[in-house]
Amino acid sequence: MNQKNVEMDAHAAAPPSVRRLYRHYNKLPPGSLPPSQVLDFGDANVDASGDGLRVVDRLPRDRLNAVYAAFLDGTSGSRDGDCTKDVKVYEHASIPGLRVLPGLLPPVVQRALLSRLLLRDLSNPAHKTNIHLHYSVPPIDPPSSSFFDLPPSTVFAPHDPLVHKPLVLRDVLCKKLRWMTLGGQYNWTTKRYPDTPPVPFPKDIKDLVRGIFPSIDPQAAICNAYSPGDALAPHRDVSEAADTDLISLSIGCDALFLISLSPNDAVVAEDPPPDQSLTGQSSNQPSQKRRRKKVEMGPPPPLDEYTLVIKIRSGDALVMGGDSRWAWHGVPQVLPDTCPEYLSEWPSPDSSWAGWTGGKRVNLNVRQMFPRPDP
Ligand SMILES: O=C(O)CCC(=O)C(=O)O
Ligand SMILES: [Fe+2]
Repeated sequence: MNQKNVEMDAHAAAPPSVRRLYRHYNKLPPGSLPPSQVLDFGDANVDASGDGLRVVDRLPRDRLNAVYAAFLDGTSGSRDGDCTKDVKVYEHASIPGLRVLPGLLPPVVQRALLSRLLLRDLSNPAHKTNIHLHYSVPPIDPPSSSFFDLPPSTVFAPHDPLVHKPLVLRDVLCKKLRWMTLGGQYNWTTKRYPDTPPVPFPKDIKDLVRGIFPSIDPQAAICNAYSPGDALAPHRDVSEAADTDLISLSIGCDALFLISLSPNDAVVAEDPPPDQSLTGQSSNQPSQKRRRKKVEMGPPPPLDEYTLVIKIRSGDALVMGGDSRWAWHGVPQVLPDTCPEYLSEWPSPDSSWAGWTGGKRVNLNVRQMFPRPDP
Protein backbone atom coordinates (compact mmCIF):
# COMPACT_ATOMS: atom_id res chain seq x y z
CA MET A 1 0.00 0.00 0.00
CA ASN A 2 2.76 2.40 0.88
CA GLN A 3 5.89 0.86 -0.60
CA LYS A 4 9.08 2.90 -0.70
CA ASN A 5 10.27 3.48 -4.18
CA VAL A 6 13.10 5.57 -5.57
CA GLU A 7 10.63 8.27 -6.54
CA MET A 8 9.68 9.02 -2.94
CA ASP A 9 10.61 12.64 -2.55
CA ALA A 10 11.97 13.68 0.84
CA HIS A 11 11.01 17.27 0.00
CA ALA A 12 7.36 16.51 -0.79
CA ALA A 13 4.69 18.32 1.22
CA ALA A 14 2.16 16.23 3.11
CA PRO A 15 -1.18 15.66 1.41
CA PRO A 16 -4.05 18.05 2.17
CA SER A 17 -5.97 15.67 4.42
CA VAL A 18 -2.93 15.15 6.66
CA ARG A 19 -2.14 18.87 6.77
CA ARG A 20 -5.73 19.64 7.71
CA LEU A 21 -5.65 17.19 10.60
CA TYR A 22 -2.25 18.44 11.70
CA ARG A 23 -3.50 22.02 11.78
CA HIS A 24 -6.55 21.02 13.74
CA TYR A 25 -4.61 19.20 16.47
CA ASN A 26 -1.93 21.87 16.46
CA LYS A 27 -4.43 24.57 17.32
CA LEU A 28 -6.56 22.57 19.71
CA PRO A 29 -6.31 23.90 23.28
CA PRO A 30 -4.64 21.03 25.19
CA GLY A 31 -7.47 20.90 27.72
CA SER A 32 -10.04 20.16 25.05
CA LEU A 33 -8.64 17.04 23.42
CA PRO A 34 -11.55 14.89 22.34
CA PRO A 35 -10.75 11.55 24.02
CA SER A 36 -12.73 9.65 21.41
CA GLN A 37 -10.22 10.63 18.72
CA VAL A 38 -6.98 10.07 20.57
CA LEU A 39 -5.58 6.60 21.14
CA ASP A 40 -4.44 6.85 24.75
CA PHE A 41 -2.55 3.93 26.26
CA GLY A 42 -2.80 5.59 29.68
CA ASP A 43 -6.49 4.73 29.55
CA ALA A 44 -6.98 1.65 31.73
CA ASN A 45 -9.57 0.31 29.32
CA VAL A 46 -7.46 0.58 26.21
CA ASP A 47 -7.03 -3.20 25.91
CA ALA A 48 -10.76 -3.71 26.00
CA SER A 49 -11.51 -0.92 23.53
CA GLY A 50 -11.66 -3.40 20.64
CA ASP A 51 -11.81 -1.02 17.77
CA GLY A 52 -8.91 -2.33 15.72
CA LEU A 53 -6.36 -2.40 18.55
CA ARG A 54 -4.64 -5.65 19.50
CA VAL A 55 -1.67 -6.91 21.44
CA VAL A 56 0.61 -8.55 18.86
CA ASP A 57 3.60 -9.38 21.05
CA ARG A 58 5.03 -9.12 24.55
CA LEU A 59 8.66 -8.37 25.30
CA PRO A 60 9.71 -10.52 28.28
CA ARG A 61 10.73 -8.42 31.27
CA ASP A 62 13.78 -10.62 32.00
CA ARG A 63 15.22 -9.90 28.57
CA LEU A 64 14.48 -6.20 28.89
CA ASN A 65 15.99 -6.00 32.37
CA ALA A 66 19.20 -7.63 31.11
CA VAL A 67 19.42 -5.04 28.30
CA TYR A 68 18.75 -2.20 30.76
CA ALA A 69 21.31 -3.48 33.28
CA ALA A 70 23.96 -3.55 30.53
CA PHE A 71 23.00 -0.02 29.48
CA LEU A 72 23.16 1.23 33.06
CA ASP A 73 26.50 -0.52 33.55
CA GLY A 74 25.39 -2.53 36.54
CA THR A 75 24.09 0.57 38.31
CA SER A 76 20.47 -0.48 38.28
CA GLY A 77 19.94 -1.30 41.91
CA SER A 78 16.88 0.87 42.31
CA ARG A 79 13.37 -0.45 41.82
CA ASP A 80 12.55 2.04 39.09
CA GLY A 81 15.25 0.36 37.03
CA ASP A 82 13.31 -2.83 36.76
CA CYS A 83 10.55 -3.73 34.39
CA THR A 84 8.09 -5.42 36.64
CA LYS A 85 5.93 -6.67 33.79
CA ASP A 86 6.40 -7.90 30.25
CA VAL A 87 5.93 -4.99 27.85
CA LYS A 88 2.95 -5.25 25.53
CA VAL A 89 3.36 -4.47 21.86
CA TYR A 90 0.22 -3.02 20.28
CA GLU A 91 -0.80 -2.69 16.68
CA HIS A 92 -3.85 -0.91 15.28
CA ALA A 93 -5.67 -1.98 12.14
CA SER A 94 -5.58 1.60 10.84
CA ILE A 95 -1.78 1.66 10.50
CA PRO A 96 -0.39 -1.82 9.76
CA GLY A 97 3.23 -2.16 10.80
CA LEU A 98 3.15 0.59 13.41
CA ARG A 99 3.82 -0.91 16.81
CA VAL A 100 3.35 0.98 20.07
CA LEU A 101 5.16 -0.07 23.26
CA PRO A 102 3.74 2.04 26.09
CA GLY A 103 6.02 2.38 29.11
CA LEU A 104 8.92 0.53 27.50
CA LEU A 105 11.73 2.46 29.21
CA PRO A 106 11.73 2.54 33.02
CA PRO A 107 12.44 5.93 34.64
CA VAL A 108 16.07 5.14 35.46
CA VAL A 109 16.75 4.20 31.84
CA GLN A 110 15.02 7.38 30.63
CA ARG A 111 17.20 9.51 32.90
CA ALA A 112 20.35 7.68 31.84
CA LEU A 113 19.47 7.98 28.15
CA LEU A 114 18.82 11.70 28.59
CA SER A 115 22.22 12.05 30.26
CA ARG A 116 24.07 10.12 27.56
CA LEU A 117 22.42 12.21 24.86
CA LEU A 118 22.60 15.66 26.40
CA LEU A 119 25.52 15.51 28.83
CA ARG A 120 27.77 13.41 26.60
CA ASP A 121 26.75 13.23 22.93
CA LEU A 122 25.82 16.90 22.67
CA SER A 123 29.38 17.77 23.73
CA ASN A 124 30.83 15.85 20.77
CA PRO A 125 31.47 18.39 17.99
CA ALA A 126 30.97 15.64 15.39
CA HIS A 127 27.27 15.57 16.34
CA LYS A 128 25.74 18.52 14.53
CA THR A 129 22.76 20.45 15.86
CA ASN A 130 20.51 23.14 14.43
CA ILE A 131 22.64 25.63 16.39
CA HIS A 132 25.71 24.70 14.32
CA LEU A 133 23.92 25.89 11.17
CA HIS A 134 24.17 29.52 12.20
CA TYR A 135 26.47 29.75 15.23
CA SER A 136 29.98 28.92 16.38
CA VAL A 137 29.45 26.44 19.16
CA PRO A 138 31.98 26.92 21.96
CA PRO A 139 34.06 23.82 22.66
CA ILE A 140 33.69 21.95 25.91
CA ASP A 141 37.00 22.22 27.74
CA PRO A 142 37.85 20.18 30.83
CA PRO A 143 36.93 20.21 33.65
CA SER A 144 33.52 20.82 32.07
CA SER A 145 32.18 17.75 30.36
CA SER A 146 28.91 19.10 29.04
CA PHE A 147 27.12 22.29 28.09
CA PHE A 148 25.21 21.89 31.35
CA ASP A 149 28.52 22.60 33.18
CA LEU A 150 29.08 25.96 31.46
CA PRO A 151 27.81 29.27 32.81
CA PRO A 152 24.31 29.96 31.41
CA SER A 153 25.62 33.28 30.08
CA THR A 154 28.15 31.57 27.73
CA VAL A 155 27.84 33.28 24.36
CA PHE A 156 27.35 31.56 20.99
CA ALA A 157 28.53 33.95 18.27
CA PRO A 158 26.58 33.94 14.99
CA HIS A 159 28.31 33.08 11.70
CA ASP A 160 26.68 36.16 10.21
CA PRO A 161 26.00 38.93 12.78
CA LEU A 162 23.93 40.79 10.18
CA VAL A 163 21.46 37.92 10.12
CA HIS A 164 21.53 36.41 13.62
CA LYS A 165 22.02 37.90 17.06
CA PRO A 166 24.40 36.25 19.53
CA LEU A 167 22.76 33.61 21.69
CA VAL A 168 23.45 32.74 25.31
CA LEU A 169 23.64 29.16 26.51
CA ARG A 170 20.49 29.53 28.61
CA ASP A 171 18.47 30.31 25.46
CA VAL A 172 20.18 27.54 23.52
CA LEU A 173 19.41 24.84 26.07
CA CYS A 174 16.00 26.12 27.12
CA LYS A 175 14.55 26.93 23.71
CA LYS A 176 16.71 27.13 20.62
CA LEU A 177 18.22 23.64 20.51
CA ARG A 178 15.80 21.63 18.36
CA TRP A 179 17.81 18.69 17.07
CA MET A 180 21.10 16.86 17.21
CA THR A 181 22.20 14.17 14.80
CA LEU A 182 23.99 10.98 15.83
CA GLY A 183 25.83 8.59 13.51
CA GLY A 184 25.22 9.46 9.84
CA GLN A 185 24.88 13.23 9.92
CA TYR A 186 21.63 13.91 8.11
CA ASN A 187 21.61 17.10 6.06
CA TRP A 188 18.26 18.82 6.59
CA THR A 189 18.66 21.04 3.56
CA THR A 190 19.48 18.41 0.96
CA LYS A 191 17.62 15.75 2.95
CA ARG A 192 20.42 13.28 2.36
CA TYR A 193 22.90 11.38 4.43
CA PRO A 194 26.48 12.18 3.45
CA ASP A 195 28.46 9.77 1.26
CA THR A 196 31.42 9.95 3.63
CA PRO A 197 31.82 7.28 6.37
CA PRO A 198 29.34 8.07 9.14
CA VAL A 199 30.28 9.34 12.58
CA PRO A 200 30.34 6.24 14.84
CA PHE A 201 26.96 5.70 16.47
CA PRO A 202 27.24 5.78 20.30
CA LYS A 203 27.77 2.13 21.20
CA ASP A 204 25.75 2.01 24.40
CA ILE A 205 22.70 3.53 22.70
CA LYS A 206 23.14 1.18 19.74
CA ASP A 207 23.26 -1.79 22.14
CA LEU A 208 20.21 -0.54 24.01
CA VAL A 209 18.15 -0.15 20.84
CA ARG A 210 19.36 -3.40 19.27
CA GLY A 211 18.92 -5.28 22.53
CA ILE A 212 15.24 -4.35 22.53
CA PHE A 213 14.69 -4.28 18.76
CA PRO A 214 17.01 -6.78 17.05
CA SER A 215 15.40 -5.90 13.70
CA ILE A 216 17.43 -2.70 13.32
CA ASP A 217 21.10 -1.84 13.03
CA PRO A 218 21.17 1.73 14.41
CA GLN A 219 23.32 3.82 12.06
CA ALA A 220 21.85 7.31 12.41
CA ALA A 221 19.51 9.10 14.78
CA ILE A 222 17.82 12.40 15.13
CA CYS A 223 17.43 13.58 18.67
CA ASN A 224 14.57 16.08 18.70
CA ALA A 225 14.17 18.51 21.59
CA TYR A 226 10.76 20.13 21.97
CA SER A 227 9.99 23.08 24.23
CA PRO A 228 6.45 24.17 25.10
CA GLY A 229 4.72 25.26 21.91
CA ASP A 230 7.05 23.38 19.55
CA ALA A 231 5.62 21.00 16.99
CA LEU A 232 6.88 18.88 14.10
CA ALA A 233 5.17 19.28 10.74
CA PRO A 234 3.88 16.23 8.90
CA HIS A 235 6.56 14.46 6.88
CA ARG A 236 7.81 11.05 5.75
CA ASP A 237 11.24 9.71 6.63
CA VAL A 238 12.29 8.49 3.20
CA SER A 239 16.00 9.33 3.02
CA GLU A 240 17.14 5.91 4.22
CA ALA A 241 18.06 3.28 1.65
CA ALA A 242 17.08 0.51 4.07
CA ASP A 243 13.43 -0.30 4.67
CA THR A 244 14.26 -1.44 8.20
CA ASP A 245 12.07 -0.43 11.14
CA LEU A 246 12.43 3.11 12.45
CA ILE A 247 12.52 3.27 16.25
CA SER A 248 11.21 6.28 18.14
CA LEU A 249 11.84 6.67 21.90
CA SER A 250 10.26 9.50 23.86
CA ILE A 251 11.24 11.13 27.15
CA GLY A 252 9.56 14.06 28.93
CA CYS A 253 6.22 15.72 28.29
CA ASP A 254 3.33 13.94 26.57
CA ALA A 255 2.77 14.62 22.88
CA LEU A 256 0.20 13.99 20.20
CA PHE A 257 1.51 11.91 17.32
CA LEU A 258 -0.44 11.95 14.05
CA ILE A 259 0.14 9.24 11.47
CA SER A 260 -1.68 8.50 8.24
CA LEU A 261 -1.66 5.95 5.48
CA SER A 262 -4.75 7.40 3.95
CA PRO A 263 -5.25 6.57 0.29
CA ASN A 264 -7.76 9.46 0.15
CA ASP A 265 -5.01 11.92 -0.43
CA ALA A 266 -5.70 12.86 -3.99
CA VAL A 267 -5.37 16.64 -4.07
CA VAL A 268 -8.58 18.35 -3.05
CA ALA A 269 -9.21 21.36 -5.23
CA GLU A 270 -10.39 23.77 -2.52
CA ASP A 271 -7.59 22.95 -0.11
CA PRO A 272 -5.41 25.90 0.95
CA PRO A 273 -1.67 25.75 0.37
CA PRO A 274 0.50 24.28 3.15
CA ASP A 275 0.33 26.44 6.26
CA GLN A 276 3.96 27.25 6.78
CA SER A 277 3.17 29.94 9.31
CA LEU A 278 2.84 27.38 12.07
CA THR A 279 6.27 25.95 11.82
CA GLY A 280 8.09 28.11 9.33
CA GLN A 281 8.56 24.98 7.27
CA SER A 282 6.80 22.67 4.89
CA SER A 283 8.97 19.67 5.63
CA ASN A 284 10.27 17.91 8.65
CA GLN A 285 13.13 20.01 9.87
CA PRO A 286 12.10 20.54 13.47
CA SER A 287 11.75 24.19 14.24
CA GLN A 288 10.07 26.50 16.65
CA LYS A 289 6.43 27.09 16.14
CA ARG A 290 5.28 30.68 15.86
CA ARG A 291 2.86 32.03 18.42
CA ARG A 292 -0.35 30.03 18.32
CA LYS A 293 -3.09 32.05 16.64
CA LYS A 294 -6.39 32.41 18.43
CA VAL A 295 -8.87 30.60 16.24
CA GLU A 296 -12.41 29.44 16.53
CA MET A 297 -12.22 25.67 16.70
CA GLY A 298 -14.53 24.06 14.23
CA PRO A 299 -15.42 20.40 14.36
CA PRO A 300 -12.38 18.16 13.83
CA PRO A 301 -11.80 16.97 10.29
CA PRO A 302 -12.91 13.35 10.26
CA LEU A 303 -10.25 10.77 11.09
CA ASP A 304 -10.54 8.16 8.39
CA GLU A 305 -9.86 4.49 8.99
CA TYR A 306 -6.23 4.92 7.86
CA THR A 307 -5.26 7.63 10.33
CA LEU A 308 -4.42 7.64 14.03
CA VAL A 309 -3.73 10.28 16.66
CA ILE A 310 -1.80 8.72 19.54
CA LYS A 311 -0.89 10.22 22.89
CA ILE A 312 2.79 9.45 23.46
CA ARG A 313 4.16 9.48 27.00
CA SER A 314 7.61 9.49 28.56
CA GLY A 315 9.18 6.04 28.17
CA ASP A 316 6.97 4.99 25.25
CA ALA A 317 8.40 3.61 22.04
CA LEU A 318 7.01 3.50 18.53
CA VAL A 319 8.25 1.16 15.86
CA MET A 320 7.47 2.27 12.32
CA GLY A 321 7.81 -0.86 10.24
CA GLY A 322 6.03 -2.50 7.32
CA ASP A 323 3.52 -0.22 5.60
CA SER A 324 3.89 2.40 8.31
CA ARG A 325 7.61 2.90 7.63
CA TRP A 326 6.93 5.49 4.92
CA ALA A 327 3.71 6.91 6.38
CA TRP A 328 3.06 10.61 6.78
CA HIS A 329 3.42 11.59 10.41
CA GLY A 330 4.05 14.57 12.66
CA VAL A 331 3.79 15.91 16.20
CA PRO A 332 1.08 18.58 16.27
CA GLN A 333 1.40 19.23 20.01
CA VAL A 334 3.58 18.75 23.03
CA LEU A 335 1.24 18.87 26.01
CA PRO A 336 2.37 21.37 28.65
CA ASP A 337 2.84 20.43 32.31
CA THR A 338 2.91 16.70 31.66
CA CYS A 339 6.57 15.96 32.31
CA PRO A 340 6.84 13.14 34.88
CA GLU A 341 8.06 13.96 38.37
CA TYR A 342 10.89 11.40 38.11
CA LEU A 343 12.63 13.63 35.55
CA SER A 344 12.29 16.82 37.55
CA GLU A 345 15.72 16.63 39.22
CA TRP A 346 17.59 15.81 36.01
CA PRO A 347 20.52 16.32 35.48
CA SER A 348 21.03 16.23 39.27
CA PRO A 349 19.21 17.71 42.27
CA ASP A 350 22.02 20.19 43.01
CA SER A 351 22.51 21.30 39.38
CA SER A 352 21.46 24.82 38.49
CA TRP A 353 19.75 23.19 35.49
CA ALA A 354 17.52 21.00 37.69
CA GLY A 355 13.99 21.52 36.42
CA TRP A 356 15.21 21.87 32.83
CA THR A 357 13.04 18.94 31.76
CA GLY A 358 9.90 20.72 33.07
CA GLY A 359 8.33 21.64 29.76
CA LYS A 360 10.55 19.53 27.53
CA ARG A 361 10.11 16.51 25.35
CA VAL A 362 13.09 14.70 23.89
CA ASN A 363 12.59 12.15 21.13
CA LEU A 364 15.29 9.84 19.82
CA ASN A 365 14.47 8.73 16.30
CA VAL A 366 16.75 5.87 15.27
CA ARG A 367 17.26 4.76 11.69
CA GLN A 368 19.23 2.27 9.62
CA MET A 369 20.58 4.10 6.59
CA PHE A 370 21.77 1.17 4.47
CA PRO A 371 20.59 -2.42 4.07
CA ARG A 372 22.77 -4.97 5.82
CA PRO A 373 25.20 -6.64 3.43
CA ASP A 374 24.11 -10.12 2.39
CA PRO A 375 25.68 -12.73 4.65
O1 LIG B 1 9.08 13.46 18.00
C1 LIG B 1 8.52 12.49 17.52
O2 LIG B 1 7.80 11.73 18.16
C2 LIG B 1 8.65 12.19 16.03
C3 LIG B 1 9.94 12.65 15.43
C4 LIG B 1 10.04 12.33 13.98
O3 LIG B 1 9.09 11.98 13.35
C5 LIG B 1 11.34 12.45 13.30
O4 LIG B 1 12.35 12.81 13.93
O5 LIG B 1 11.40 12.16 12.09
FE1 LIG C 1 9.66 11.34 11.37
